[in-house]
Parts: sequence; C-alpha cells; structure tokens
Amino acid sequence: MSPRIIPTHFAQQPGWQLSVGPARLQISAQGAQILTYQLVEQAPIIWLSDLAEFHSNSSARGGIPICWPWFGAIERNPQAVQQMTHAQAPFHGLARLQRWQLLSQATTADSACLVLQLDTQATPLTDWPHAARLTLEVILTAEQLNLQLTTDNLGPKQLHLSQALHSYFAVSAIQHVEVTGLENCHYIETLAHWQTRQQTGVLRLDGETDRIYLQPASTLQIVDKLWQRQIQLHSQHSHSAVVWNPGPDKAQQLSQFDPAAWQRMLCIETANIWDDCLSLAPGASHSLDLIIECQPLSVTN
Ligand SMILES: O=P(O)(O)OC[C@H]1O[C@@H](O)[C@H](O)[C@@H](O)[C@@H]1O
Repeated sequence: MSPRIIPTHFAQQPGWQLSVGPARLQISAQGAQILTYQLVEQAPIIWLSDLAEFHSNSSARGGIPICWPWFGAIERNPQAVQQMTHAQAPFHGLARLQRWQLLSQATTADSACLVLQLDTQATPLTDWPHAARLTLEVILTAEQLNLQLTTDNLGPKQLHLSQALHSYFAVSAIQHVEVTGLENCHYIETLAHWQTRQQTGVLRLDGETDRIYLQPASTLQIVDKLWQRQIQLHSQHSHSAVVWNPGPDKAQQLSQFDPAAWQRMLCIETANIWDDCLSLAPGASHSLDLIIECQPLSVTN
C-alpha cells in the first residue's frame, strides 16, 4: 500500500492518520500533538494513556505534546522568558492548549509529510503578546519519524523562550529499561531542591524521576531488554533533555493516567531549557530536530 494521509477525529478534535509501509502515526490538530506511533503488529513506540481524553484547550496524556513558549513552571525559567508572559502562566506553555492549522500535506513513494502551524501574529495569544510562527513538520517513513519544530520571530523585539518535544515512550516494564547517552552528564535533580548532580553510568529508573540533563549526547537510546528493542532519539539544536517518570505515588495524582501505567512509559523530552533557552532576534528562526527510530536489539548490540 502506498503512503497515505487520512483525515480523522479524536472525539471532537480533527486529526490525521499517516501510514507508510508498517509505520502508523496519529496526530491531532489540538496542540499539533502526535498521539500514537508504532509499527504494525509491534508494541507501540510512543505511549498513549488508555485514559487519554481529547478536548479543545488541553492536551491528551501521552503522545508528544509540544511545550512552548516555555517549559514547565514559568517561575523556573530564566527572567527573560518569564518577562514575556505573566505570573499565572500555565505549566508547559500555550502551544499544547491551541488548535493548530494544517499548512500542507503530501506523500511521496516512501514518505508522508504533514505540516501544522501556530501563527501568533494571525491569531494572537492573550497571555503571550508577541508575533511568532511555530511550525511542526512531521515526516513519516517506514523506518523513522522525523520531526522539526521551527520558531520564527515575526515581531520587532527579541523573543526569549524555552520549549520541548515532550515524548512519552512505551516500555515493556520500567525496571527492564536502560537509557544510554546520558553517561557523565550533569543534571538538575528537580526532586532534590534542583541540585546539580552528575550521572554515573547508564540511567536505570526505579521510581519517580524528574531530571533536566545538560549537554546530553545527540543520540539517546532506550534499551528495552524484555521487548528486545532499542528506541533511538537523534536530536539537533537541542542541548538539554528531560527524563520524567511519575513513579507510583505521583501516578495516583496525575490526570488521564492509570496508577499502574508509570511502569509502562518513560518520557524523554528533547528540549531547549535551563541554560539552553532560545533568544531569537527579530527575523531570526530556530529549528529543533528529532528523529525517532526503533530497532531490534540484536541488530544494534
Ligand atoms: O501533567 P503535565 O502538565 O503534562 O506535566 C507532566 C510532567 O512533565 C514533565 O516534563 C515535568 O518534568 C514533570 O514535572 C511534569 O509532571
């Protein structure tokens, strides 16, 4: 079957289903949020909560929400980012709360490409009165998912922002997973007074984890021994990454989240945060690139 893009809905939210060879992807116009990504007859690569809800003005739990024009709590961002909005600013910014516009869609013999846009000059954001264009280009092939998130500063002043592609990955069981590519990196331990620490060896998770890694390798891997597979994240123009898992206690408080689901997911968020925030002069633009691919462990190890 040749590559396809089919319009669909997630509850009342418009979206699209992309298929290329064995690769399947679903994306919603709400937040330009990728909801699912997997290869047919294999376990999902991107995790979507069984309890996910699809509403306007909010994001579904799972997939790849886009955090922009700030990441996390506004007060944890540099002053310059904070000054672009007000104190009541919602967690993870405004982009995931908006419905994005479809700019283009196309297929080739071996790919499907969809481009969504949020233009704050055409449709101003009341909590962030600046002119910018945010564009997500999604290119799906049989082997890879390619994402490019571009910010263009359309206004007359410097733009200061933080952002992340907040990817939720599916894992067999969190205790059987290792993350490589973070060895020796410094990280901010947000669960211990935001202290700076240093990673020794590969990362194994055994409970709540919420860390900002600084200067990670450009390729990170989730090595899943039970599922005998490796998910690779190749990034460009990102020098920070968040690793998040709610663990058993926080899982009970999360919206749209089965309390046991923390054992089956892991977020690795490809980011520009902390001392990696963006500062864009008038007319300047920045593209954050992420390629996700999944291979059997026997091929790579
Ligand atoms: O529930 P939200 O707003 O989608 O956020 C989920 C998580 O997102 C992560 O990026 C943060 O590091 C966590 O602290 C946070 O809990």
